[in-house]
Amino acid sequence: MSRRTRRGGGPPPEQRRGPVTARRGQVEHSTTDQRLLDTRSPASFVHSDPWRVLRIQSEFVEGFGLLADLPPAVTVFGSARVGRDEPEYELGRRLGAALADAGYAVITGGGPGTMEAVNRGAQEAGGLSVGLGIELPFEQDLNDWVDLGVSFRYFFVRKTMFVKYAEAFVIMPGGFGTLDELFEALTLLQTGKVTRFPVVLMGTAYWSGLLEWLRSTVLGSARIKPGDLDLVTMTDDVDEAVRLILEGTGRAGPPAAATSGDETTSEVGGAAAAGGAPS
Ligand SMILES: C/C(=C\CNc1ncnc2c1ncn2[C@@H]1O[C@H](COP(=O)(O)O)[C@@H](O)[C@H]1O)CO
Repeated sequence: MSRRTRRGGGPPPEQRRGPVTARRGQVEHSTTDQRLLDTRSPASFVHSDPWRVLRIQSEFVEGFGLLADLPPAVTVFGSARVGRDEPEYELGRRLGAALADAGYAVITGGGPGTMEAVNRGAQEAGGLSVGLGIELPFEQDLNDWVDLGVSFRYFFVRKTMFVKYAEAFVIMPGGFGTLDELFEALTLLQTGKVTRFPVVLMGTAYWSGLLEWLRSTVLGSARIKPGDLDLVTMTDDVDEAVRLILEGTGRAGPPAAATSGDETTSEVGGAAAAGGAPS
């Protein structure tokens, strides 16, 4: 406490607040805690961008905190609209089980349809079943087969988690959401933002047309380069999908022989990129 003496009186009233010294009229007569706890300010600040930045940060903190200890994982994307009685649901369930059997945790969007099928297959096979949900304008819970789940407000935070905590993607048939996730994965690979990250398309009948259009129109117009089509591999077979991931992430030796003659597998311009997990 400073004790400067004033002409004609004692020292001025003085207050230390951390590194701040306040005197005379600058002295505050309530504590920081009192100002926090004793008052209500207008709530509008929670709808401001600076406050949103804090909420976005907290989503990253929650996500990193929850997922940092995951074992090797594969993210599977696919339609929210597949019914439990559809063959695609069964395919998703078998895929989830096969990935779990191979030792992978399985990450999905935690919603219904294919996401549920894949979580269900992984959970039933004794694997770690993870769901990264998203807040939507309508009510929706994580599906019942998610054993470790977190729900996000922001799509872009959730998308970071899908990539950061997986070492491969499998893309099942789907709509706009699935296509967005597929093309984000391809863009990250194409631009070198992630490296050595297998992307496997399940369902040759569903995806062939898109790949053909990419080859004829997009590559044909030189809007991508030929090697870009090597970033993705297509199959109908869950065991093949798992093998491609194990090989592509360096967890299995290379195949003994080329896969020519396998009607269910089409390597689009080459193999899934070889390597390991993204940093
Ligand atoms: C439309 C319905 C439910 C929506 N619920 C979703 N929950 C979680 N994740 C979702 C949801 N919808 C889309 N996604 C994400 O996109 C992909 C599926 O989108 P698509 O357009 O159905 O292909 C999926 O991988 C999620 O990450 C019906 O009840």
